[in-house]
Formats: sequence, C-alpha cells, structure tokens
Amino acid sequence: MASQSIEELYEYVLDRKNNPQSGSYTDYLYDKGLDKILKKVGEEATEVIVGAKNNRAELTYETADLLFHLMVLLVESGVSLAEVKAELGARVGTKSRLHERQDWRGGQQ
Ligand SMILES: N=c1c2ncn([C@@H]3O[C@H](COP(=O)(O)OP(=O)(O)OP(=O)(O)O)[C@@H](O)[C@H]3O)c2ncn1[C@@H]1O[C@H](COP(=O)(O)O)[C@@H](O)[C@H]1O
Repeated sequence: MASQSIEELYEYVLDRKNNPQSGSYTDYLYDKGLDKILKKVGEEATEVIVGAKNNRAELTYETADLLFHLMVLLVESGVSLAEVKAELGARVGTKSRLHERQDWRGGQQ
C-alpha cells in the first residue's frame, strides 16, 4: 500500500504553491485565500472529532484531511515544517507543565 510522509505532503503542497496546476484543489484553496483555508481547517478539525466518536476508519480518513489542510495553511502562512518540528523538538524531554494548570485536580474535576 502506498504511503506518504508528512514531509512529502508538505513538499507536494509547497510545490503546488510555486507551480500552480489547473484543476488542482490545492491551488483552488490558495486562490480562495487564507480565510477559506482557515474555514477548511476548522471544518476538518470538527470532522476529526466526529470521526473519532464513530470509528477508526473515519478517524483515520478525517485526520488525513486535516493534515492536508494544515499543510496548506502552513505554506500559505510561510511557516516551514522545519519550524514546527523545531518547536516539537524544543519540548522533548522538558518537564511536564501539567502541575501549572489551574484546572488540574490530580486527575479529578
Ligand atoms: N492529500 C490531499 C488531500 N486530502 C484531502 N484533499 C481534498 O480535500 C477536500 C476535502 O473535502 P471536502 O468535501 O471537505 O471539501 P470540498 O467540498 O471538496 O471543497 P470545498 O468546496 O469545501 O472547499 C477534497 O476535495 C479532497 O480531495 C486533498 N487534496 C489533495 N491532496 C494531495 O495533494 C495532491 C495534489 O492535489 P491537487 O492539488 O488537487 O492536484 C494530491 O495528489 C494529494 O496527494
């Protein structure tokens, strides 16, 4: 079964920005602009939540949709995947800040 890494997806979406193709859904999003992309990210995030409540297949499908639209948002906003990975990397091994949360009650609400 074919698979695609997040890096490959980002590069694909970035290439669409730099080399527009007629009939491309990705370019349709860029043409519509940031507000349309943000609307799609919001919709897809909601669909992930609904999918997660339904079944694994729906969660998987909707997560792929959300990741795709997130990559489009990053490219449109000029944020590289390397920057996101650096942010994640900066958190590795850092002490959990759970105890700083106001609403933390030791696992109870
Ligand atoms: N991974 C994706 C991908 N995931 C989701 N989608 C599209 O995201 C859309 C989500 O569906 P929706 O029903 O929510 O949206 P819609 O009704 O089609 O669009 P709207 O009118 O709501 O804007 C679908 O049209 C999907 O095709 C994707 N479109 C493209 N890719 C990748 O990007 C590549 C380039 O695609 P094009 O830009 O279309 O050539 C593809 O080969 C894929 O690898």
